[in-house]
Amino acid sequence: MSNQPLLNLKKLNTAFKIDGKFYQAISEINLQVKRDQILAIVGESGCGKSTLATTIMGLHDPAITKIDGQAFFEGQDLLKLTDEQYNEIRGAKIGMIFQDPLSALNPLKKIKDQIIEVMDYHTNLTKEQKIQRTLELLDQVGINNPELTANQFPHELSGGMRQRVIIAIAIACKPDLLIADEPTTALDVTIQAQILDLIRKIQRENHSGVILITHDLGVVAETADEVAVMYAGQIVEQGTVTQIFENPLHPYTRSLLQSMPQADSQEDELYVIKGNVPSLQQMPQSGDRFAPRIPWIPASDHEEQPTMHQLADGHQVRCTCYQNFYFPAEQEEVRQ
Ligand SMILES: Nc1ncnc2c1ncn2[C@@H]1O[C@H](COP(=O)(O)OP(=O)(O)OP(=O)(O)O)[C@@H](O)[C@H]1O
Repeated sequence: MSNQPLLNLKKLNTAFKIDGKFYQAISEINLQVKRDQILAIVGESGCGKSTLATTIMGLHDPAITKIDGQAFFEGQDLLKLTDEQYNEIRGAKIGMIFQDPLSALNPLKKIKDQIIEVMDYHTNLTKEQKIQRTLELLDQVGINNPELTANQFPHELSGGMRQRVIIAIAIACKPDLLIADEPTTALDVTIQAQILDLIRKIQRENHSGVILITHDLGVVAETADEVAVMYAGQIVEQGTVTQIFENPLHPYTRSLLQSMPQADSQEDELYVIKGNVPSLQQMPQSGDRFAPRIPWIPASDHEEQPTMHQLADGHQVRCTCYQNFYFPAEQEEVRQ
């Protein structure tokens, strides 16, 4: 098997047209996803995670979106594909699991018809083969009675069951790359763990690469191999799970970790990152984009135009501001 990355993003930018002007939602994204690897993309709401996913999936309207850079998938630049070529790849070689299983399913169609639809488009299987594969898929995603579920409508299923169906649709054609956008956000905690186990199991069985988008560092720690931390449209830090959790560098990563509840901690106060992710129109044009949320760090500690720095072990961090970063002793930003 080639050790070429499955997906290789180079200086990928996506900008949206707002009031007649384009504003960048993701900037200069360089990322690689390999087979047999789960890459987590983590960051607060509004950091650009979904925009990155939908850019890879080719789901943007060119009239209001400007995309540039390169996005090589199995050596082919996705940004150069025609709509027809994209349709061949989407659903077959790249599968997507959406956040909200209810809105991703058609309420008027039986589950089996929604799974078969993908196979109609991408395979030459006979009707019997497609029904057989549908039952196998429902079994593979852990549905106890595939025959029953196949003939049900989405509203007859629980949230966890619906998400399993979404996963069955996403993997129906054994995609090489699976993009899961907040796949467990709408589910309760025990079901979340089952769905993450399922994604991991499928990734191993199919030797696929997975991009797992989440705002939840607990999910990252449990599931991912590699982590890219996004803030305000940029990757601010990237490394293995061990590097990110044991040696977080960028102030944003450290703040995210600091705000995460610790099972073994005696403290009942959680750190809160003050302020908000800037809107696209209010994006800082120079300095570290996270600087306004750590005002106690002097401006001179930030690079004027922050760049990614690669450390000896491959761990990458944007801006040198991490070298002098500390949390103030007297935390105003705490809550009970
Ligand atoms: N079609 C669009 N037109 C204009 N702005 C958009 C569009 N889609 C997203 N944005 C903006 O781009 C930025 C990134 O949004 P995006 O949804 O990618 O973030 P996210 O990290 O995935 O957040 P969430 O988890 O809430 O989806 C936000 O400021 C958002 O308002």
